[in-house]
Amino acid sequence: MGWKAIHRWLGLTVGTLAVVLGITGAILAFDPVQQAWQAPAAPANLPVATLVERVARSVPGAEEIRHLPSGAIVVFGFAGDQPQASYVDPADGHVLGPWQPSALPRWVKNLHRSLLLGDAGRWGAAGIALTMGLLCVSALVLLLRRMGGWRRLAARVRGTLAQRIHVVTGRVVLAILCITSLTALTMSASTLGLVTLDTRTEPEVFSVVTGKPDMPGAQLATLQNLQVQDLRKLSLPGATDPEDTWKVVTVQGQGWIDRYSGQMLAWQDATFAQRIYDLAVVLHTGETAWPWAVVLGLAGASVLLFWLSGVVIWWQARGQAPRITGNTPLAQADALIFVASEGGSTWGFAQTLQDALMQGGHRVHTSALENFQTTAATRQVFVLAATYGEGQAPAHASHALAHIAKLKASAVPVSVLGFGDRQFPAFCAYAKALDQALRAQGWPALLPLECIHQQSGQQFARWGVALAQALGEPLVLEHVPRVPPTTALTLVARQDYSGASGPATAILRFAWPAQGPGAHLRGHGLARFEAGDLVGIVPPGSAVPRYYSLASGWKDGFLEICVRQMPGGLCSTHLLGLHEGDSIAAFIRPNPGFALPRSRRPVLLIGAGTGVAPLAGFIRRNDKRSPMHLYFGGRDPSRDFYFAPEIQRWLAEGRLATLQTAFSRVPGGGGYVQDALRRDAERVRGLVAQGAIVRVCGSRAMAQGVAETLDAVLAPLQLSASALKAKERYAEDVF
Ligand SMILES: Cc1cc2nc3c(=O)[nH]c(=O)nc-3n(C[C@H](O)[C@H](O)[C@H](O)COP(=O)(O)O)c2cc1C
Repeated sequence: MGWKAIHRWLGLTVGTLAVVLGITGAILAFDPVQQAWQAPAAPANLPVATLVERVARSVPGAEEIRHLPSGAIVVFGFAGDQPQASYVDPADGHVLGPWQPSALPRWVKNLHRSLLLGDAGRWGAAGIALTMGLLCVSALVLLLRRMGGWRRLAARVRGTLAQRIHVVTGRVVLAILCITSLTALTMSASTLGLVTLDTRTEPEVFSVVTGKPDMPGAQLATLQNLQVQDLRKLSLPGATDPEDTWKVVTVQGQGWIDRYSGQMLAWQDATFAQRIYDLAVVLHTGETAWPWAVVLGLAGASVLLFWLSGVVIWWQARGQAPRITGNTPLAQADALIFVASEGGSTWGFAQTLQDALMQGGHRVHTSALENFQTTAATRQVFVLAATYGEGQAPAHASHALAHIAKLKASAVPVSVLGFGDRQFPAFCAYAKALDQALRAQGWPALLPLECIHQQSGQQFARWGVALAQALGEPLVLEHVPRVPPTTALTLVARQDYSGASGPATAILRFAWPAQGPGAHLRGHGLARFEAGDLVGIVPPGSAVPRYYSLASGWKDGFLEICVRQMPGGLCSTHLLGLHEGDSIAAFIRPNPGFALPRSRRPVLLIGAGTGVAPLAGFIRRNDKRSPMHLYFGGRDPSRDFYFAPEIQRWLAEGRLATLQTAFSRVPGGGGYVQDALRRDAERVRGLVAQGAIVRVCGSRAMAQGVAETLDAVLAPLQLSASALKAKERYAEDVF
């Protein structure tokens, strides 16, 4: 079982009970805070002898002085025959008021320590603490794997909202939760009798009655040399027993003092186990320092957040879990498909490939990549691999590469198909590493490595055509991704831009759908989105969604896209044919790699044609007036200067700092957007030198041209588009 499975199943099962311990722990953390407010702490270097003298003056019947972990002093004694416990001000000994043990109900403590189940519950709580420890260790392994190592631990977190919450909270509180579970285990070991803190019996000592009067506490050398910060408890000799002694308990141990001579009669050092236990208590409860108790309380409460986000992540992954149908047993299969997937979508592609091969008469076996092997019956092997982290393998396949590198190659061809996203600097790096390793081992390939961007069905179909040719068989790969639930969106406004003949492009604005309260939390309705995220639209007559970059965020109160008529395009024809009041079926797909980080750094926005849409969305939401500079490329300002009136307004409002345009089809229009960048080379260099973040949106050819231009412009700074990408300062949204 891998770390991910351990983490998932422990989290989903025992994690539920860990939530109870986390929340009760958070409640118990109030105690030290409340105690700190109740009474002042004693000055650290006050001699205990002085404290005894002050207490003796103000509390005549005092029997015991306790130095609480919070630092406060409490004196126990009798007034007449009434037991009393009072806070005492160590500065002058005056009584501050009665001592209250804890305002929290006892059952909260019992629930935390034993789940209200007595001794059996204590074992249960210890088991939960152990599970929490395992969850922390597995979380650390997964976190490092996901982020791509220690050095990238602080890097921006990508993924769904639940994934981001889980990872970001984990980065903040993981160490504290580790400490909490370790200290809980230490304390449990003592409570359950697995470790005995002190096996020694107390010595039988007594004061030697000589007829002399009691020596006052203020004159006892031991108490003069002992500071309050080290004191735990001081028991005064009883008035009715002449042989009674002083008993002092300190951080270092405990001692007994003759009441008449002031001599130390016996001393026992605290055992090593006792010291470890004391440290564990302090770290687990925060009782000596209320700010630490606050930190512990917040960490305890975060367990609920972990559990909730973890359940959502599991639920989302469950929906995409591999469910391969029609698998032939490995030994009989002539075609093998091995899959490496984190989110599950690659398994869907594997199923499509399996179905198509089966239709062609093949016996196919599909399995996870870590099971890579061939048999006597194998004729073809296909590896479908997604990339995660900084070019790493999906978690379940983390050892697959090493495993493959050790296998002896056979003559069976192995073809690799990578799945990735060009937003990431290490595009399909894992598939590339697999391909390299296979070739180095001497495995032949039926097809060269192909990398699929953003799960593109079209690209997969093209690979299918090449595969059919190579196999010499008719084979069609028509992949229909599982479409998430859609929401109906109603068109409220459209702005048309004429092409050479008829409307060719339009900015379409849809109303934010009416959704009941809590719909977002329940995962119903339209997910919240930011400009630059994608809206998936399923046109009538098709099950395959098309994706458009969003020109607005949910906070704008509407959903806006810019659509260009594609020749024969089913979805663009559908969208451009809409009238106000018509509806579409849509869902949101986050595009976190393209989102702008919260920062005051300059932003260089480069867009061509409808690619300006997400950039317009960024500018619209620039309430903080970060310096944003837009380079816009079009053909003809009278036809395709999308968002022109808004852009002018944003310039006037200061949301957009500067605008440079380039129109390629009009004389003196400035050429392409790359030409505008080249003309402004010095300024662009200056902005990048100031730390500018770059976002590019448009066609693949345009993005390629921009990257090449920027490589030349930035060369004097020893920078390039790919270097900026690696630093997460440069992202593209290409179509
Ligand atoms: C957190 C995260 C990290 C990713 N890292 C990379 C990466 O480094 N390189 C890459 O090409 N794609 C990366 N991707 C994109 C995925 O590889 C791509 O979406 C793939 O199709 C997902 O397949 P799966 O659903 O089977 O896991 C990443 C995606 C996520 C959510």
